[in-house]
Amino acid sequence: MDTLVSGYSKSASITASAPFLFYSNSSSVRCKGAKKVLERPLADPLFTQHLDELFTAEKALGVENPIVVGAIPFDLEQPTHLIVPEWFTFQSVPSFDMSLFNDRSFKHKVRAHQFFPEHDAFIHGVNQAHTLFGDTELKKVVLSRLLELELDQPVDLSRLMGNVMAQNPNAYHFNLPIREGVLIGASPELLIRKTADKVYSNPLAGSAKRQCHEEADVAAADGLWNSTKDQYEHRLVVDSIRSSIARYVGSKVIPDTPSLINTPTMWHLSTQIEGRLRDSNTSIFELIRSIHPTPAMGGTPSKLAKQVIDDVEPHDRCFFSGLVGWADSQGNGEWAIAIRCAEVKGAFVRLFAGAGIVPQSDPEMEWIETGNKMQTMLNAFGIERSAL
Ligand SMILES: C=C(O[C@H]1C=CC=C(C(=O)O)[C@@H]1O)C(=O)O
Repeated sequence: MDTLVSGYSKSASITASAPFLFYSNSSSVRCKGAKKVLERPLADPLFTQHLDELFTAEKALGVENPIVVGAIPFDLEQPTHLIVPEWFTFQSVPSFDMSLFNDRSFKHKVRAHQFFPEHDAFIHGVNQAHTLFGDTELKKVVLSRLLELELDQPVDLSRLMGNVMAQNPNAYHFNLPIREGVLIGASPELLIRKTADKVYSNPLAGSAKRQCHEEADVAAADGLWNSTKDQYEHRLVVDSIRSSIARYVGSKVIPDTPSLINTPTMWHLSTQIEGRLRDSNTSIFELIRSIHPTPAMGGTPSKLAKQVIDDVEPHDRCFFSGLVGWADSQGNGEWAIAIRCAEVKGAFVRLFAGAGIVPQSDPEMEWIETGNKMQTMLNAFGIERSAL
């Protein structure tokens, strides 16, 4: 069924009162309503002034430590969507058992679907990157694709979020009302968390699909660990973060070799980075400005990779591969990378997945890898892969 999903931008407004939710292993934020929305690029020199004005106004109303929640786009020149909530609660860890929300009866049929780009254009993009590896300084670029779906019925967002959480208990879960839809996901990747003078980052790069049978699954993990291509892809990300945080961080711990982590659908190479800020007043937004996008979402060197993405990808990523999270008026916060997520508007859905392309990448394998990454959200919707 290769029909154009035509009604995407026209779907009904269903989420005006949807909550903002962000659950991780270290913070749990629930918000309702939006007193104000800050829609300014992080790259705008006036961003900090506008944010400070919002916090000052909230403090004048008696909120001791106000917060903003929301999303920062992949491209820091594009506007953020940061909400000053009407109401919020904050806990260190979610106080409920996520597994209780698993809902196997939650299923959707696909009426129409379309990939952007389609298979051949994606392969062509990877081949273009290969040419640039030879002709320019480009070492790595993350190329992505979108899947647009029209489902048989409007999506029940609470049931979807329940499945997202229950099926991916160790992820960064988010539900963000955005324009007339929501951005919902279970990201495995932390860009940055800051608490007083401590900062953490957990970049992922290098992937293999999980297998049903244990022996095959262990072999997939071993294969990833021993892959020079994936180790290289990963090292570029860690090197970039190391140099971006150098001016802010005094002591730090960055393991020499990555570890393996898994989600229910994927294995990844992962590095846990910890550091202590020289100045604990450094705002998390300043750190984001210097780190994001890492080569796990952009590439190396960063500016050239961004140019290649703009030239090759037919779609605007907007918040996909950007960030979702929260920040308080003391400069603390936690921001996960907006991957393994979907934009939902009624019965219309957009999924996103990217893959790091390096000289050793095989174009067909990268197409398959991006499809495997979409499986996290397809499972949450109860959509059979055979439907596509
Ligand atoms: C861009 C995505 O994954 C990133 C995170 C982990 C592994 C990646 C990789 O192996 O290419 C990607 O850098 C995505 O899931 O859409």
